Amino acid sequence: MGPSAIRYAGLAGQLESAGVSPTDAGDLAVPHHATRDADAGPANAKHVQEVEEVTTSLADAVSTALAEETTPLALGGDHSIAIGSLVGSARDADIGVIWFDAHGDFNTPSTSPSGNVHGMPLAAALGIGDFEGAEWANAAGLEAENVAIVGLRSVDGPEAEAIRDTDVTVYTMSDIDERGITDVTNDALDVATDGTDGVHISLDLDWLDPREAPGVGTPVRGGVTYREAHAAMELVARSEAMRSFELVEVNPILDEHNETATLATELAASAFGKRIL
Ligand SMILES: NC(=[NH2+])NCCC[C@H](N)C(=O)O
Ligand SMILES: [Mn+2]
Ligand SMILES: [Mn+2]
Repeated sequence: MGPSAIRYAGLAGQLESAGVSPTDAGDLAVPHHATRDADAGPANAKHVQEVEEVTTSLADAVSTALAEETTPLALGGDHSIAIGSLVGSARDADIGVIWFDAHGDFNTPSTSPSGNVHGMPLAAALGIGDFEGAEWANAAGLEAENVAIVGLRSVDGPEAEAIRDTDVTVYTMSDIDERGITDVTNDALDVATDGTDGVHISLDLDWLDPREAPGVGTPVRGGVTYREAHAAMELVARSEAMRSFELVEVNPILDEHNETATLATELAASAFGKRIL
C-alpha cells in the first residue's frame, strides 16, 4: 500500500515541479505472503523467498531503467526492497550508498531480534555474515568504504558490532546535533562518491522524527526535522551524483491523513532538484 499512498499523495506532480518527466513503470508482482509459511526458508528471515523473488525483479527493473539513461526511483514497501535496488544499481557500475535511516539495517538472520528482513538489507547487499555468497542478495562490487549511514539512533547490540567490524561510515543523530546536517551530508557524499560512478540514495521515512513522519512501522523518537531532511536532499541533488533513489517504509495504515506519503513526495522532489527559488 505504500506505493499507492505515495502516488496518491502526488509524486508525479512533485517530480514535474523538480523538472523531471516521470514515467510510472507500475507495480512489480509481489508473491502473496499468505501462500507460504512466514518461517519457511532459511532460519529467522521472514518471507525470505518472497524477498528473493522481488529482489530479482526489482534489480532487473532498476538496471533496465539505468540502461535507458533514466534515474530509477523505487517505492516501498519495507526496506527489504533495497536489496533489489542495490543489486540492480551496482550491476553495471561501481556505486556508493547513503542510507538515511534511524536504523542500521545491518542485521543478519543470526543476529536479528525480529527475523524481519527490512532490518537486514545493508548487510545482505554487502555480503556480511550469513549473506556471504548469497548471490541473489549481494550487490556486485559494492565496498563498505563507500557506504554511509546517516541519522542512526536505533541499533541492536550484535548489529552495532557488525557495523563496527566493517569500513561503513556512520553519522549518528549525535553527529548531526554536533556538526549540523549540511556538514554531515557533505561528508557522506564524499564517502559515497569516492572512486565510484554514482550513488544510491536509500531514504527510510523513519529517518525523520515520528512527529513529522508517523506513518512508519518502526518509529524512533529523536529523528531529523522536516527542514533537515530537505536540506540533505537538496545537497544530494546539488552533488549530481545520484544514480538511483528509493523511498521506503511508508505505511498508510499507520499514517495520519497520508502526511508521511506526502512528505515522501516532497523529499523526492528535493532529491531530484526542486529548489525554493
Ligand atoms: N528498515 C527498518 N525499518 N528497519 C528496522 C529494523 C529494526 C530492528 N533493528 C530489526 O532488525 O528488526
Ligand atoms: Mn531502514
Ligand atoms: Mn528505519
